[in-house]
This record gives sequence, structure tokens and C-alpha cells, in this order.
Amino acid sequence: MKLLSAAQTREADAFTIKEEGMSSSDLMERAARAFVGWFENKFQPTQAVHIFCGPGNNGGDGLAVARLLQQRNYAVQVYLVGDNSKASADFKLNLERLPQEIPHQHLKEKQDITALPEGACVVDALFGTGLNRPVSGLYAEVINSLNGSNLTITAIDMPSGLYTDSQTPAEGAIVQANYTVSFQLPKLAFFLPQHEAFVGEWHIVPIGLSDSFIAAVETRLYFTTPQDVRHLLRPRKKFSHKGLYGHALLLSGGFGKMGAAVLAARACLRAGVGLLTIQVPATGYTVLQTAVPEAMTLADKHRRHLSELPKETDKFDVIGVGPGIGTERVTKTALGQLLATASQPLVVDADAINIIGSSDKLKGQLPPDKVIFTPHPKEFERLVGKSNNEYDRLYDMLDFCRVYRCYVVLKGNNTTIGTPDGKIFFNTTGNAGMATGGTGDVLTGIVTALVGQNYSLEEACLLGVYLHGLAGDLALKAVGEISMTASDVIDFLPQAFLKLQA
Ligand SMILES: NC(=O)C1=CN([C@@H]2O[C@H](COP(=O)(O)OP(=O)(O)OC[C@H]3O[C@@H](n4cnc5c(N)ncnc54)[C@H](OP(=O)(O)O)[C@@H]3O)[C@@H](O)[C@H]2O)[C@H](O)CC1
Ligand SMILES: [K+]
Repeated sequence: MKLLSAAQTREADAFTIKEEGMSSSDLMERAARAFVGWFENKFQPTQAVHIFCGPGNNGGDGLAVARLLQQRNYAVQVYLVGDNSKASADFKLNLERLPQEIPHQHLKEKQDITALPEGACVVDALFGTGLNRPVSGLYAEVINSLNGSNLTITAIDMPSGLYTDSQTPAEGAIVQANYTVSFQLPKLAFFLPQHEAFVGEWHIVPIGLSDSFIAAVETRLYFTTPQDVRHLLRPRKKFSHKGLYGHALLLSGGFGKMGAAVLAARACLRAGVGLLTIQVPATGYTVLQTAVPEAMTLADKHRRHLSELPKETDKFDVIGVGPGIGTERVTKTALGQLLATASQPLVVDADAINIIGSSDKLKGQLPPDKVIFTPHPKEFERLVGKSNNEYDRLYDMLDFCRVYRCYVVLKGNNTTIGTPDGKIFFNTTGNAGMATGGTGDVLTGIVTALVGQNYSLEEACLLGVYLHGLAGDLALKAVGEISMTASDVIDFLPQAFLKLQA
């Protein structure tokens, strides 16, 4: 699904209003109803609701929400903040529509801000996508007092003060919402880890924005939904044999890190590869043969480190390289050889990323349109460089993908995929339980298996990352986030495939 900028969202509003022949206040009413639908499921009418409204249409939404909640027997209190002389037309209309019985108070200066009763629910309708400068003055005072209140805050559309799609200047106050209920599509800001404390748990409510507008609008930003990835998954042919599903090679493992090779290999098999060969330093030979009997194992001539490529590398459909390999000189040399000679796609992880990141020569040898990097944030920094902020990191990632014509899978809460043709996809599966050693090796195995099965590199990234997160989400239900291990993620991979296929 596409992500729209604040400007595109405004265009989508205007287009929808015209297409459906309705007024902007009708769309606002629809948005308010959608919000209230979510709110009713979450909070009981026994809880008092305190709604803080700014001067724009976000504030207008707040006023419409106040009216609708009062009709549903919630005890509502409205606060109008700041100078309403410049308020939007739909704000004014909804202020007129506000029933007399709803108490509303105008906060004009700091002294007007009072403590809220314990247990109250706060609805933040100060600013939405129309915010155009950092929040200061009275608005900031209100926001700071709400943040300090310990009450549950639900933001309408955006946590007020947070820019929708660019870096919020440090000096601006921002609501720290527990929930953000946003209209139609999530906003770019929701996907950046630095915003977690502001956005809280986000939910999307549809408001019927024009499908044709959204289909036509140009963007390079996407987030992956089950619908997006489900159709990528190809069922197996009835008359199948293992040769149809690719022969993958994993170059992985090192002294004390054979587990990384085991995890990547097991995940690769569970993700459906036809044949798997693993090459490990000689001391790991017995470990791999025992732990992964389905795979063939080659012993590197070096006992402790990866130092050579197998003789016939051409016969493999894909090569995954990196988990547990270390950064010894012999390993660097072998990796250089691989980049210079590989004819098949490469999935590059862990120390293989660190080695390439530290060498312009190796970067220059990257075969175009053939490499997927799967860094965590630190490895990303070594590969691409340090970015000023998380927005710049996205654009730096795209530059890197464009220059080297490669794919980058930046692992994290919303794993982010960059493509050489300039697209960014945010994944929506996965959880904090997966922040544990070895889950990255599992991802390498999965993506390698998918490339081996002839999925395009973009498809392999999207599907692989999605399934990896989904397996983690299924594991979460069984073992919880504290106990989850990388092996649990592998164990739930079959269920993830089944769920996606259902
Ligand atoms: N399709 C949808 O998603 C729908 C969204 N709706 C809601 O509308 C808002 C966007 O409304 P908009 O009026 O464009 O913008 P805001 O309400 O967010 O804010 C604009 C007003 O705030 C002033 N402003 C902006 N920044 C600041 C600031 N830092 N300090 C003080 N005031 C600020 C601005 O005034 P200026 O002239 O002073 O710039 C505006 O008055 C969206 O988020 C949804 O909630 C609709 O309901 C329909 C569907
Ligand atoms: K808001």
C-alpha cells in the first residue's frame, strides 16, 4: 500500500469531495464517525473524555467527535485552545453544531490550563497533517501538561506537534500519545523508530478516500500489508521435484559462531529451498552435518574461518553470505573473490556487510541488480555511512541502492526495504521479542531460500521480511516476547507460510 505525504493527503481529500459531490464537512463527519467507531471499542462510556481542539480541521474533527461521543452517552468536556478567530470553516461549523450541554472551555493563556481528573481519557485534536511549524507558546504548554498528566491520550490522525513526513524541529512540543487513530492510510512518521513515544500504538480507520486517486498518485513510499504479499507467494506445481526450487549455498559460520550457520540453514530449508549446501570452516563440519541433516556440508580448508569458495560456485542459484563469518583477512579475500566472480544473486549479511562497508574497492565490485544487503542499524552505518536523522537515513539508503543498484533491508521495528529503482517499503509484521541474537541469521536464510526459488530480488525481500516478522508474531503468542529465541522464529515459519496462504 502507498504512503501519502501531507500534501497528497490534502489532494486526496479535495479529490474525494469533488468525486462524491459532497461537502468538506461531510468528509469530516465521516472521519469523526470512523474515529468514534474505534474509540467505542476501546473505551467505556463510564470514562470521562476530555477533548483538546486546535484551530484547524483536526480541531474540527475533535468537535465532531465530541458531539458523536455525547450522543453515545460519554461525558465529554471540550477545550478550545488558542486564537479561534482564524479557525477553519469546518471547525466553525462543528463548533456551532456542538450541543449546549457539552461543557467547553476556551484556553487563552497558560493560567487557564487546569489539572484533569484521574482516569479521564484525553483526545488530542490540536493539530493533524496541517501542522506547518514547530509547536510553541500556549499550545506547547497544553501539550506539556497533557504529557505530564499520566492519562491515556488518543490522538486524532497525528500526535499533535509531530510533522507528518519530515523531521520535526527539536524545539517543537509533541504529544506523547498512547494511541494514534489515523485516517485511511498511516503516515510516514509512524514508521520511524524515533517516533514511537509520540505515536504510541497506531490504528487506521478507513474514511473512503478516493481509490482512483490513491491508485494514480505517485509515491516512492509503501508499507506492506498481507494483501500486498499474499499474491506474491506462488503455489507449488503438482509434479514438483527439488530441482525446481533452487540450489542455495550458504557461506557462513566461524569458530564459536557455528550457530549462526545452523540458524540460517534451518531457516533456509523451512523457507522452501530445493537444495542447500553450506560451507563452514572445518571445525564446524560435524556440527552442521548433525544439526542440519537435510543440507549438504562442505568443509573450508581453514579450521576457524571462511577462507575459500567452493569449486563450482556457478551451479548455485543464490549465495547467502555473512552469518558468523568474522572479518579475518582470509575471509575478506574470499569475499572479494565472490564479488568478482559471482554470476548469481547474493544475500549479504552480518560481517560480510562490515567487510564490504569498510572497503570502497569491494563496493566498486558489487554486481549490479544482484545483491541484497540485510544490515541492522550499526551495520547499515558501516555500509552507507552515518545519517543526520531517520528521514535522512531513508534518503541515504535510497542513494546507496541507486548508486550500487542493490537492495537494502534495514532490520528494525519496521524493517525498511530500499530498492535500486528508488522505492521504500516498510514492513508491518514483527515484534520486540525478535530483538534477540540470531533472528538476523534466520532472515538471511529465508531471503536466500526465496531468491533460490526464483522470486525476484524485490519479491524475496518483501516476502521474506514479512514472513520472518509473521513467524515472530506467531511465536509471540506461544512463547511471549521475553522468552522468544531465533529458533522459535524458525519453528513458526511453517505456520507463517500457512497463514499467508490461507
Ligand atoms: N483525509 C483526511 O485525512 C481528513 C482529514 N481531516 C482532518 O483535517 C486535518 C488537517 O486539517 P488542516 O486544517 O489542514 O490542519 P490542522 O488542523 O492540522 O492544522 C492547521 C491549523 O493549525 C495552524 N497551525 C499549523 N501549525 C501550527 C503551529 N505550530 N502552531 C500554531 N498553529 C499552527 C494553522 O494555522 P496558520 O494559518 O497559523 O498556519 C491552521 O489553522 C487532518 O489531520 C484530519 O484530522 C478532515 O476531517 C477530513 C478528512
Ligand atoms: K491530533
